[in-house]
Amino acid sequence: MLKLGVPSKGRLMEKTFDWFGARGISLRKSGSDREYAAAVDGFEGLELVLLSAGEIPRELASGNIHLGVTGSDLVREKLANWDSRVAELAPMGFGGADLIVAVPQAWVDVNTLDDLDATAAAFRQKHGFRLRIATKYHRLVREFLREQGVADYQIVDSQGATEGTVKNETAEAIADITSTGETLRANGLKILDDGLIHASQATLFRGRRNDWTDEQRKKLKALQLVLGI
Ligand SMILES: Nc1ncnc2c1ncn2[C@@H]1O[C@H](COP(=O)(O)OP(=O)(O)OP(=O)(O)O)[C@@H](O)[C@H]1O
Ligand SMILES: O=P(O)(O)OC[C@H]1O[C@H](OP(=O)(O)OP(=O)(O)O)[C@H](O)[C@@H]1O
Repeated sequence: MLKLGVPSKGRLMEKTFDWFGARGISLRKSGSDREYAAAVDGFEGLELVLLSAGEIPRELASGNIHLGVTGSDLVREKLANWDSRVAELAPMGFGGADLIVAVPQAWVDVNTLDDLDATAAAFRQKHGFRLRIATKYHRLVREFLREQGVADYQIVDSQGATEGTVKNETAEAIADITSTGETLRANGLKILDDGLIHASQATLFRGRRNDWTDEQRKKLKALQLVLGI
């Protein structure tokens, strides 16, 4: 058996079902609307497991599932050295969203990461604490800002409604996912010109553990043939 993890609700689940369906493999929920039971038709030996999108990276790395669909942002955020633990099999062309750094629109002189770095240094001098960036993407934000030479900040954890933290004065800047940009605009924020951390999309991954049986390796090859990837 090959276990395939798919997000258990919302846009990602439906579009994943459509993507497989268009390639001749039917994935569906098998129980009531609220039950997380699932079934596969059109490919022998594939088992569907419905999971939270955020948990799929860890389940792939631990070997509990062999294949998984989730946002490329979540794999990079949840797994240190992600590409040694999972491999990308196919970008799926939906679930697109950008992880970006944004600051208040009112900061008219701050448009780049260099500007942010200068502002952060001045902020610390003036306030005696580091400029706060609210995000749930701790790993990706830290790595990005280190590479870009921005140092004088602190991360404050925000697991949702992140764009509201600036108005609420619990942060000065944010790093979050955006697709239409509506939420940023509505909260008086603007994206830095060079503030794109990662352009994410739903992606089919496989775990890289080396304890797969020959049977499972063969199954994966056959599946890739059917899917054309
Ligand atoms: N506005 C958006 N438009 C498109 N994709 C988005 C948007 N917001 C988040 N995403 C993407 O959707 C994925 C997250 O999906 P979802 O919200 O189901 O995860 P989650 O909140 O971790 O789920 P759960 O609450 O079940 O753990 C991420 O890969 C993210 O990039
Ligand atoms: O650019 P937009 O189209 O406005 O979309 C961006 C919003 O969508 C996501 O939130 P989600 O609905 O996943 O809720 P969250 O606050 O729990 O992350 C993201 O965190 C932004 O808040």
